[in-house]
Amino acid sequence: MTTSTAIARLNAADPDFAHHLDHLLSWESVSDDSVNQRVLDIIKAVRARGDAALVDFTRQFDGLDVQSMADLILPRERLELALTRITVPQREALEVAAARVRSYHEQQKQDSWSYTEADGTVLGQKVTPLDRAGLYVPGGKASYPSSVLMNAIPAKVAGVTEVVMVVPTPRGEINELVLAAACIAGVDRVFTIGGAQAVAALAYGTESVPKVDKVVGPGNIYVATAKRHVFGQVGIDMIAGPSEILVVCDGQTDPDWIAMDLFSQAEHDEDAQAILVSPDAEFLDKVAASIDKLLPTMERAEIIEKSINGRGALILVQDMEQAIEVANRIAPEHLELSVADPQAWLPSIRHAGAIFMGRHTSEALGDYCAGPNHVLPTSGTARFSSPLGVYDFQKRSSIIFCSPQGASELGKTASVLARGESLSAHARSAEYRILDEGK
Ligand SMILES: NC(=O)c1ccc[n+]([C@@H]2O[C@H](COP(=O)([O-])OP(=O)(O)OC[C@H]3O[C@@H](n4cnc5c(N)ncnc54)[C@H](O)[C@@H]3O)[C@@H](O)[C@H]2O)c1
Ligand SMILES: N[C@H](CO)Cc1c[nH]c[nH+]1
Ligand SMILES: [Zn+2]
Repeated sequence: MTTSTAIARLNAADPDFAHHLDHLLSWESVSDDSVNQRVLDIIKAVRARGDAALVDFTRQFDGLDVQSMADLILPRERLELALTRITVPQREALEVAAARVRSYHEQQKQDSWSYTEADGTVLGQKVTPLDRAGLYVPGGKASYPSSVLMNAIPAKVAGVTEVVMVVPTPRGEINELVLAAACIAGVDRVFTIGGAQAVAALAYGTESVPKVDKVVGPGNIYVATAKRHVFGQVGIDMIAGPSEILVVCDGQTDPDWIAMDLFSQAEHDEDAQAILVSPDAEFLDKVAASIDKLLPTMERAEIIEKSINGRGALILVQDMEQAIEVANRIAPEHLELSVADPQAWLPSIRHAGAIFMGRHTSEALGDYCAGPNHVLPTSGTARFSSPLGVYDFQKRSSIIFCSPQGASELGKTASVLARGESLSAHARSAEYRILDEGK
């Protein structure tokens, strides 16, 4: 296969830079009406026809010759069988990764808390795990055992009662590592469905798929659009779409390393985005040469080429301060600070899903086994979203337990405010509890 790279070159000194950058970052298909309409139609069909719609869509989009929903359900024994079918090094790698992801996420666990005021009133928050969580594990263009661990382990650490996983198996190709990962992570139920129909099934429930309280996990445009639409019916974690990497480099890292770091995310999807920002123009040329040299050696060269040519860029900036400014504007899913002293720049980073510090910390380590979650906000949503975590599977209830004295004092304040809102039932309800101080 012949490949050729024509990665975009941007210069922050260009008066039109902001406009060019906006254009680069816009993800055309997000606002594609036809995708949106198709997703709405799929959701409607799943709500109306349940399992029958899931079977039809799975035949249509995943090319599976299935007759009934029974063909799309994997019992726990099938997950256990997968564990025996993978190699020993594969099992060990999954177990090492799972242990590291678990230890990291244990740190995120939040406990209920309370404090007691002088008059005996107790205030606090009760933390409760979700009853049932739905995990979307992508499976269209690649299989993601690592995403099984990243989705399921925080749910289990949080104490979710039932963890339901959906994963498409295009053309019926089942990935044993995905099922083995589900077994290791303790997933309770698995359905081999994907796309918008799987998200709809989790959100609304069908005869076979139980309705969940929250749908989490990354996926392609159909999955991301479906999650937007079902939000409100169920909770969602975030919109985690096509992968992104932004490398900020001072020009001193091996250009082959940087080219491969860019490829590592480009190889996920033609829509993935890989960008390098550097104040060193010669270094950008060297990385462009490395891209040309290394691309033909890649197994997924075709996807990488489309991603790099369509959505990638090499951006020249004046200095490191401007590089950080650009990084904050992009708010990338993954930010590599491939510089001599990453600690010095960390305080200036305001928006990024995950920050990889120094020349040796390749983003790929975070994807698999460093410990932090690899399900991260994409498309600039790191401005307001965080990595998937234990907190996504826990919710909080406020606790108010007034002593008679506390209710009496609070009642006086509440009464004034309630009458100011002309809500006399509120006022009188509070006033009933005001103690008669003469008694
Ligand atoms: N942010 C993260 O943490 C993270 C992790 C892993 C993967 N990813 C991203 O997730 C995405 C995975 O995408 P994928 O496609 O490989 O798998 P996917 O599971 O997200 O999507 C596959 C499904 O899309 C549906 N589909 C495909 N074409 C369709 C069409 N024309 N009409 C309707 N539905 C259609 C099918 O139902 C199919 O089952 C990639 O963009 C990858 O970069 C992100
Ligand atoms: N980079 C992806 C998140 O954007 C996660 C992943 C899984 N496997 C490899 N990579
Ligand atoms: Zn990756």
